[in-house]
Amino acid sequence: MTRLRPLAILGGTFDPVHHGHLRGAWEAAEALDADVRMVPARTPPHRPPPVADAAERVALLRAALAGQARLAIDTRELDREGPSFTVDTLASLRAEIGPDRPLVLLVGADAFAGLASWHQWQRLFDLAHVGVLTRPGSAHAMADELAAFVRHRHATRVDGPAGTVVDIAITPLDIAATAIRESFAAGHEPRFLMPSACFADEALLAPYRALVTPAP
Ligand SMILES: Nc1ncnc2c1ncn2[C@@H]1O[C@H](COP(=O)(O)OP(=O)(O)OP(=O)(O)O)[C@@H](O)[C@H]1O
Ligand SMILES: O=C(O)c1ccc[n+]([C@@H]2O[C@H](COP(=O)([O-])O)[C@@H](O)[C@H]2O)c1
Repeated sequence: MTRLRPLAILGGTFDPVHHGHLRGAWEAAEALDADVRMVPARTPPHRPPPVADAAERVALLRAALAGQARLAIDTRELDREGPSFTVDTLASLRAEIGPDRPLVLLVGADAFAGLASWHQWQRLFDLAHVGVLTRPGSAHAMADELAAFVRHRHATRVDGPAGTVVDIAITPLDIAATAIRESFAAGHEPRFLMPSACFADEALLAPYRALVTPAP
């Protein structure tokens, strides 16, 4: 039987995109032998509004992804009103790719730990596998409900269309968008935490440059 190539997505606020996102997505593509799409959230459900608006975050993402073909960008969440619930994104992707192709939701270990607070979270597993990217930092404790739910779902590789949890060990990069925004706010230059292409056009960085508070 022909192997169906998995489709994996990494959703995020990407405020701004950084090498932790990009390297994670890249290594997942290699580990799963998958096509990977980065899916920027228009209105991320569980956090305050981003510093940059969706168009600005997408422009940075496009600059970051230029010159390579393995990681694509999928803007379907930008067309939806209301909170960007992942279950809606997976349902729309599933409708597009059909019932058989493996679909993988990539999440960092921190995001995975909070999965039981997501909208219709159990349905995520009907629609996709979950690929958990290792992320440095504090231990990420799962709610009991989530731990019980995934106990018998662990797998070492993606098999079938949906339903398992696969750990994907990636190069640990202790990079977070919060720290990058703080760096801009302090008037510093967070170069080499983000792709150089993001620094090639000052207009792309305008929302973050504006974070600097003028001296009194
Ligand atoms: N350095 C990293 N290593 C592994 N996964 C990461 C890393 N940074 C982000 N991720 C994962 O990428 C997804 C999108 O993350 P997000 O856009 O919120 O970035 P972030 O750096 O966590 O942002 P913020 O600091 O603003 O919360 C999440 O699943 C998150 O866990
Ligand atoms: O669907 C949900 O309820 C849900 C709750 C929290 C986060 N998410 C998604 O998880 C991804 C990472 O979120 P964030 O806030 O860490 O950037 C992003 O694609 C969000 O839309 C989704």
